[in-house]
Amino acid sequence: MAQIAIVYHSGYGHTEKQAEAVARGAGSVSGASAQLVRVADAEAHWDDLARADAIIFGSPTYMGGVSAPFKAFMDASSKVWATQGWKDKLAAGFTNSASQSGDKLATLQHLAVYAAQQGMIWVGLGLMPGNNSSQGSVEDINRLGGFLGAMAQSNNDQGPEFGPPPADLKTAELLGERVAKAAIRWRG
Ligand SMILES: Cc1cc2nc3c(=O)[nH]c(=O)nc-3n(C[C@H](O)[C@H](O)[C@H](O)COP(=O)(O)O)c2cc1C
Repeated sequence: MAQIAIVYHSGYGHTEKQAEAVARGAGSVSGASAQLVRVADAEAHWDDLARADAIIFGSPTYMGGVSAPFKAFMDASSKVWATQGWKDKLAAGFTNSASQSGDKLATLQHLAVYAAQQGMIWVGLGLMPGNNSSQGSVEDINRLGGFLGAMAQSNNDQGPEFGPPPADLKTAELLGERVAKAAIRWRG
């Protein structure tokens, strides 16, 4: 079985819904299993992360970048970096924020640079952008038009029961599915 770990932070539950969607997508692939790991619990899961074939990183966009708890996880993982313990694992990323853009790309770029520092191999979203023509709609897959990873948007006056919307959760699922399929191929 290809093991896919999803390491994420969520302050108010919106990014957690996105993380669950990523896990659903990864777990739906025959021959793959998905494990959700909150950054707050990372200390108990370093062995799981060492065993994983792929790690998908997720953070809300706070102040134009990853959240402080996610950054604390990144910094704590410098002990893994020192031995390049995650070298040649697959990596991917997702983020959620209130604004349509909200500078989510900066968060995904930070995650990709982090994965590169860890010697990992970045898997992009692999979906064409949606909602970018007269035929488009907010219900389109990848409606926010990211390539580097999965983006989601949640209104800042509504709880996670309202957002991210179904299109963004489906986009997250497809990221999980893509990484799981890639991990199976990568294991050979
Ligand atoms: C400290 C803080 C900073 C934020 N910065 C941004 C931002 O830069 N861009 C944005 O679009 N939304 C920003 N937001 C809104 C959150 O990204 C949004 O509410 C998101 O759904 C929160 O996800 P969570 O429930 O997983 O924590 C910020 C929220 C907080 C609390």
